[in-house]
Amino acid sequence: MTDAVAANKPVQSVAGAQAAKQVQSVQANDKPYLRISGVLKKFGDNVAVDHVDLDIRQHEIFALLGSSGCGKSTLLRMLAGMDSPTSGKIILDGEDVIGLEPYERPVNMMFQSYALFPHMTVAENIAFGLKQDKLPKAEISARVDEMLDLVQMRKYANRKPHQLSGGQQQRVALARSLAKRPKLLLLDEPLGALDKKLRQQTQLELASTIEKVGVTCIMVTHDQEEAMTMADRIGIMSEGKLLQVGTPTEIYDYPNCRFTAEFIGETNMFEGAVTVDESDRVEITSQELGGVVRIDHGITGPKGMHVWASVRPEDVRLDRKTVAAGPNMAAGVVENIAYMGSYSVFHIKLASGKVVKSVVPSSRWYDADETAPTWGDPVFVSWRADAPVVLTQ
Ligand SMILES: Nc1ncnc2c1ncn2[C@@H]1O[C@H](COP(=O)(O)OP(=O)(O)OP(=O)(O)O)[C@@H](O)[C@H]1O
Repeated sequence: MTDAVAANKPVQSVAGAQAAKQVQSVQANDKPYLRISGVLKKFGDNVAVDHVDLDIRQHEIFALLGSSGCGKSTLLRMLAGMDSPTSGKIILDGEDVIGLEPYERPVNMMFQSYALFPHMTVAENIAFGLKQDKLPKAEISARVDEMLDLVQMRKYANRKPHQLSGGQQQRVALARSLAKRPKLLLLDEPLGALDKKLRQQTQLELASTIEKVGVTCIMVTHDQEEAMTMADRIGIMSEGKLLQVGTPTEIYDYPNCRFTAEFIGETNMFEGAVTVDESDRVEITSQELGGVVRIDHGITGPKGMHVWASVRPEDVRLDRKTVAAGPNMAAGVVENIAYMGSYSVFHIKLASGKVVKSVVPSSRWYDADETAPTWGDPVFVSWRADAPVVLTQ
């Protein structure tokens, strides 16, 4: 793993590195298309959305990701005008939309249930909003045709929703949401009604359709794979707060807190205290590891600081032979192995009782002069000094 943060700023404080990793706003020269500032939503005493600031670029696909109840749907509903913020501002393309009714906003929302009208054909469903807006007949017909082509549903134009597969219904719902040419498309768990296999196939198709139209899009999902596959940037929410915003790579490689590190993918977290703070390295002594985590990518933290080092399982190397004693290594015993075909997840129990996960490609043992370890075998785990990310919260 290369450390872009370190490459840009050779030495910085742990807290400073976190700030750099927190790409909360668009670049200075990139005018935000949607600006959400200080948005708070309370239901009685319950804070559902807690002072969220977020800038979205035009044409961007942005995913709000978080576990159930974190406030992502409430934020989406406020953008759609279905809920009003307790305080804060929402500016879309220069216009303050707070106070506008949902139908007055240049915003369209597609729900997980798709909410297609069962008694209407595909074409009638797509035309519905255009008819309500009293567009001329020729214009409606042209837009319906355009949308049918966009989602490749022309030959199903006269079918009713119950005569369509789940994936086809999703495409009609998307076509209906796009027909009015909204400035902002909101997707609430867009693929939640599809089974896992179809979901995976549809993710790229949906993202490419949205990109083709060029509509700015915010989607809500609790499925991290969906967010990583479809979105240009992701916002991680927890308990109403937006914890981190960044590209999928930034979020995965440089989480800014334990919640994000553990929420996105899997990680090994070693709690400890900073014991060495030199210009070229920081060392964290961790009882859980039974040793020292060394980080050599230009981060500095004051001695004694209580921190966590996050090491992704794919960065943890597994060896049967003795590894030279030093930082970033520990001896343990194989407690469990999950064989996944092309790779295996090894669970290694250290002397402290801490279990470390190591993802090992099956090819790892092909050429090696050591065979794959099995349950109960003594092994060594180790990682490079550029692998750990230091977290202060
Ligand atoms: N109309 C409401 N009245 C009172 N509390 C509400 C209302 N809507 C949402 N909440 C509360 O606000 C918090 C955030 O809910 P929200 O639906 O935004 O979460 P979410 O992240 O979308 O969850 P899920 O993934 O389960 O839909 C929750 O604690 C929820 O109970």
